Amino acid sequence: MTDQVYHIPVMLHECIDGLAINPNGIYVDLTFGGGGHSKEILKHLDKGHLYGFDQDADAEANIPQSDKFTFVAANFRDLKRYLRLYGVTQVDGILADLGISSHQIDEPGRGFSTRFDGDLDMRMSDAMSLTAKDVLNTYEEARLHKIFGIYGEIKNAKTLAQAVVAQRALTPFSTIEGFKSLLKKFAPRGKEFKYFAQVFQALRIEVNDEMKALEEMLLQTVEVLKPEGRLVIMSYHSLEDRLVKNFIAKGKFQGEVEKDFYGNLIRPLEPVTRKAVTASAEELVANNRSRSAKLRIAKKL
Ligand SMILES: C[S@@+](CC[C@H](N)C(=O)[O-])C[C@H]1O[C@@H](n2cnc3c(N)ncnc32)[C@H](O)[C@@H]1O
Repeated sequence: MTDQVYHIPVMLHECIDGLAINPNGIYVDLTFGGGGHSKEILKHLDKGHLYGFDQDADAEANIPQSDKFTFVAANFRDLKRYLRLYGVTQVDGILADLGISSHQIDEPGRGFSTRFDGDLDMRMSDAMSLTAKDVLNTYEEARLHKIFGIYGEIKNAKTLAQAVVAQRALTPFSTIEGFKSLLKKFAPRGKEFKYFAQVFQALRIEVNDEMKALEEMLLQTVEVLKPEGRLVIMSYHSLEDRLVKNFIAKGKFQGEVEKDFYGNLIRPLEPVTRKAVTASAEELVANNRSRSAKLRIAKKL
């Protein structure tokens, strides 16, 4: 492990305010990471309890010494199942700070960063088997096109997908440097770093099945939140934010909000803030990672 700071929590106070913590309530931090948000939640608890989920074993190094805290080494897509294991059926608030931690990016061996050479891995958990290398070496061209275009939002996704398929027929991909030498040919001049980051983001989302896990998790949050319970979700990608926004507005990901016989809206959540909250000017200066963060806060009806 590198000796850098594990992760600086983004919009810490905005998230805590959003949770409107009841000192005796039960809370869930679905993305424990460096524990920045969790440690702040714990300061607000009296008889309450906090469950912190993370699928990455590295996060366990940050577990606080507190009898008010339980670490859950699991994917948040299994939220309900794990809470049930601890005898919890209803909670007062849920926080999720999506994506990867600075620690994960800064660890060369994990394969998330374009700054280091190493294996094209990108798994957030050892329990997963699919790696970025597998995606590049085995996925059909059309699927790669979709992943680069939708998850990476890159403009020449089709050309890149074609090039990946042609290149791997000669030599299968194995290292970050090897893949980057192909990417260099397609990156807009002067914007190489941004292009690499977008392609890597796309692969990371696919490897960790992030969109599906987010959908499954959101659907379970409304089953476990008490009425008036808070849902606080921070995302760093427009696709994720759209999913969260739609879910808060309609209780589903597509289509219109359902209505009852009398035309009243049937939805499980109500937004607490009309628009997504973004980082303050001070935080943007202090922590570059906060620049793309969008925080959405909702209340269970
Ligand atoms: C942005 S970091 C959270 C940082 C944390 N809020 C802090 O203050 O240190 C995201 C963390 O969530 C974890 N994570 C991402 N997706 C997950 C999932 N589906 N299930 C469980 N943990 C997940 C990652 O392993 C990572 O440690």
